[in-house]
Amino acid sequence: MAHRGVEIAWQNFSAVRPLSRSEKKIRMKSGGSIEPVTIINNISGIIKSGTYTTILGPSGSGKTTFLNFLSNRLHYLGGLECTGEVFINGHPRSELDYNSVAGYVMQEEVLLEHLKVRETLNFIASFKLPKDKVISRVDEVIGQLGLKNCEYNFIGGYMKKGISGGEKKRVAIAVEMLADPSILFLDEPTTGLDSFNAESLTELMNDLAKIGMTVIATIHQPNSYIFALFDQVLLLGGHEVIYHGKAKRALRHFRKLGFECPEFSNPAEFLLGLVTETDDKFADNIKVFKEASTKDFPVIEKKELPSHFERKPIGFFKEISLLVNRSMLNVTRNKMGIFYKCVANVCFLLLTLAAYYQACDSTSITSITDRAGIIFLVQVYMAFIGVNSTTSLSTDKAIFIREQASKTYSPAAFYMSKLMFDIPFDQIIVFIMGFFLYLAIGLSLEHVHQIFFFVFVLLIMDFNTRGWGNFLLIALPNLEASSAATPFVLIIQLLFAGVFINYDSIPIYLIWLEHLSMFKYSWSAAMKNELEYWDIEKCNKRETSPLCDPIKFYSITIDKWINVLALAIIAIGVHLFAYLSLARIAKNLWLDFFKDRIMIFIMKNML
Ligand SMILES: Nc1ncnc2c1ncn2[C@@H]1O[C@H](COP(=O)(O)OP(=O)(O)OP(=O)(O)O)[C@@H](O)[C@H]1O
Repeated sequence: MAHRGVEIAWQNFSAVRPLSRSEKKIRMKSGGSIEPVTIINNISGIIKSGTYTTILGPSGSGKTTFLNFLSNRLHYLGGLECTGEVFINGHPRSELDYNSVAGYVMQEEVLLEHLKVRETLNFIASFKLPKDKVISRVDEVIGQLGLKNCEYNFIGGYMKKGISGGEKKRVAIAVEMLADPSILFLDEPTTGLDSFNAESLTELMNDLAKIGMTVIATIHQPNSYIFALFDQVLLLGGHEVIYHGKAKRALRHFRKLGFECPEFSNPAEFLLGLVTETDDKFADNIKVFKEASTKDFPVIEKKELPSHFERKPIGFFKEISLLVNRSMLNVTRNKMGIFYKCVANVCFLLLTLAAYYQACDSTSITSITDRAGIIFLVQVYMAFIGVNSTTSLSTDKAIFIREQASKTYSPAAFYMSKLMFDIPFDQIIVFIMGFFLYLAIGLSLEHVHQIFFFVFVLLIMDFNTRGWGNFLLIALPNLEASSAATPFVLIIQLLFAGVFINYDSIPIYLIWLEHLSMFKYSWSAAMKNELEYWDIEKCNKRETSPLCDPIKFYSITIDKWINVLALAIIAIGVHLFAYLSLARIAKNLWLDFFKDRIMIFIMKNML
């Protein structure tokens, strides 16, 4: 493809981390400086097209920060104050749609473990390319990345053995290569790989540079052989660029300054040793290195802007269908996951039957509390199934974030695909379980519609809990945070369902929690349904118990359909919030794109 020859330059890049109030207090107490922490101080430079540049530096020297700045992943620089400009072929970066020119390979590959290598690439290519180009482009990338041997192997992960770590890294690069970027950024691509895979990946990056791409990667502790494969090295130390040039000339440069690399030692370790603060001489040495490194501002020549990848929109419904197909393949192949789900449900079914088989004789007053209890228990169990199923969304969210960087599909299509695939998948289980339990426990069957209503409430419950699960997983930063919040949200709703505390006993200032409790509506609706044909008069003649009027006893006076309506409104509201949280993530990622578009518009039309 044609987009090659991209030169990237940066001017006066600085990154500082302001101190938080508590940090300032601690430092003031210990007599330390309360000035912001400098991570990178005013660096400028240029990387020529068709080169492979490795950013080296000790841990914390700002390699990733610099890479994020160059690759425009500004949301990762959130806690830092950054200044500086980036030029592409001599033009300010804002003049072009940068995401269509550059690809970014994250340190951790986020791929679906039950898809095969070729399928993974096919799906992504199908979002971006016209139908007739998908196969040929995937073939081309598979060839280029040396993935021919494993193209029909599963990606694999915790649940399933799949391709090797090196192959996984190649697939992550292949995913970015599908849009044929002119610049490729890689964050520590060799981390976690054995030396053979790390070396062959470095060779691959050299090959990509040879075909004209500008490849920039941060690397942690390369071995001597890998170092020998480096084309350009940019060494960070003392907040500045200490060396930027041919890797081969690096040792000669430092030798001239009086720092000889000992024989048989790893050059990369020698260079890192020079810029790592270990003794009193460090400050003096760094001063010497800074003076010796070129201070002249690089000449940025204006060249033609690179042509960028034109994504042909495939349409909202096609996006949904591709996303649903992808989820379907990934989920249905997870045989172990499905097996555990089935075992858990069958166990629950059997235990409930053992404890409650035909326990609810619908004519006896003593069964009222049993019925209240079992209906509640079944609904709570279904709620946990719903919330628990959403944990798979945490991987999907990571994939969504990666794919949004290149605007692969719309957030609405993603969320719709989740609703259209995941929910029906669970609802089949809920439907079957609800039906069996109802019959086996012996709940009221005065009229056949009662059983269907009961199951219908369970299905809406499942939709509701899915919404809560999705919302918490998307809105909170990670799985740990959402796993901590989910039980809390469920327990609060359980507490105010009217089962543990009667509605009339809830303090006035907590009434709003009662109105938000999905269990309140689901339980009230199912109880109303259950007691619809309960004869109070007949009971009063037999007994003198307040349970003879269970509706009054449990304060469940609202009509069952109104309860269903309230349940549905909460469900829609929670799903809406979940979607908005997703759109917010995408908007943050797209913000740079729109900002760039506005800048282009202003520059073209007003300046
Ligand atoms: N968004 C951020 N908010 C606050 N501090 C940050 C942020 N990003 C980076 N830093 C800080 O900047 C410094 C440099 O971080 P960076 O990740 O760029 O280093 P690195 O050279 O890539 O390190 P490593 O090799 O260990 O990954 C660190 O002290 C880090 O805590």
